[in-house]
Amino acid sequence: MNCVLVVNSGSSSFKYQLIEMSTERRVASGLVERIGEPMGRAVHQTDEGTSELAHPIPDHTAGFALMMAAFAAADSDLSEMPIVAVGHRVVHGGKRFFAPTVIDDDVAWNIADLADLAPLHNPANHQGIVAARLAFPSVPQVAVFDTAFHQTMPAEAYTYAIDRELAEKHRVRKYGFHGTSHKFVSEEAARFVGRPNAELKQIVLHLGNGASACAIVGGVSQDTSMGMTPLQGLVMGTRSGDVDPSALFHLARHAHLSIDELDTLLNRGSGMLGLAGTGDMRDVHRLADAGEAHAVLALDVYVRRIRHYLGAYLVHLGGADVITFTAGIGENGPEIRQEVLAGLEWLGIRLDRERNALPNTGPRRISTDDSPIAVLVVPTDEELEIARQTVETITGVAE
Ligand SMILES: Nc1ncnc2c1ncn2[C@@H]1O[C@H](COP(=O)(O)OP(=O)(O)O)[C@@H](O)[C@H]1O
Ligand SMILES: CC(=O)OP(=O)(O)O
Ligand SMILES: [Mg+2]
Repeated sequence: MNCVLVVNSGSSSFKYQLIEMSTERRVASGLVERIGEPMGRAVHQTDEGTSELAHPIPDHTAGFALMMAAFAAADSDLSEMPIVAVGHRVVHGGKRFFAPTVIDDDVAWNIADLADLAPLHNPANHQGIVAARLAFPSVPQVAVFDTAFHQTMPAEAYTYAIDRELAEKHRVRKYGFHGTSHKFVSEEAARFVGRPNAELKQIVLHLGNGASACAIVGGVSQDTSMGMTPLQGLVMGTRSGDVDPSALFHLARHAHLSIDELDTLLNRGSGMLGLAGTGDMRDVHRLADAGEAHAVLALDVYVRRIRHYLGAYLVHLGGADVITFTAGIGENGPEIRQEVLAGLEWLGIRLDRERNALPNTGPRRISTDDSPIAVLVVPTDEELEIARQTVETITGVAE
């Protein structure tokens, strides 16, 4: 039995999976959430059952310790498990990292140094790395970057129209994120429609807490809606997505907000939270169903932005073979999917409402059989993709 432990430190959560690689079986998985809030929650799942704990969790180091404690309490001490590697999700790889990388002190330091470019994510990723290196000092650790899949974008997609030299000096360009998910989901989608990925034009809509759209040709990312940081593009749980940058100058001048306050406003206090008062899409739907006008508008803004990128990518790609919804909202939100695709029959998109309403049990088609563009729902599995890339990386290094 060869296991990989995958650590996915999110902005306010910490997810992990222990995966047996010959069968890709999930031996254990867990979620530590509401990190930094007065009361957090840790859930640990194995075939034998589920344990749950309510506990204050100040940071991701504490989250990691709760994971270790959960394994120990389930009588499966991690230090005695055949763990061949630990795979870490790292959101920003900057200019330096464009492929999965074995972590040494220098790599760890560089990941921490990219905090400015992914303030909600890289500091958390770094804490997870430090904790895992301390807990498993003799096990190789691999960083798998959200940005890696988008390295193939053409220059006209990743270049911002600002002063060239300044942009170059300060690494200002589009990097793109959720790459591990876009890669996994587009490969699954190709398998599902039974055609070689190499001949497909695909659009993936990853709609989770963070959200991004990606245009993919032949398995290769051509464009994506997130930018230099995971703030650009779609409306998200707490992030604004696209805003006229001049709005920030205006707020700085007239509301006297500092750079840090503006950063917090757009990353943590905007999106659905800013518009509807909650960043959780289930609560937004509840408020809208109860007739709360702010929530209704928030949903309209959310859907309109997705349609904006969908339209753009259909033009960039000259049509599409497959459009796939994924992540928490993409997988579980039939209303959002229906509104995103409403009235697009003229483009060759025919939604089957009954299929769309079915629960999320695995990859499935939600368009009619005669729809020229196949529309799918494919559950993402960033952890499995990270585990696969981790094994490929350490195998490559060992050779
Ligand atoms: N049944 C559902 N209907 C609509 N949204 C849902 C449903 N279940 C989960 N979500 C939403 O999915 C989002 C979280 O997505 P997820 O991919 O788990 O996020 P992340 O991994 O980025 O933290 C939340 O906004 C949550 O409300
Ligand atoms: C990059 C990003 O936004 O990640 P998440 O959706 O996990 O917040
Ligand atoms: Mg996510």
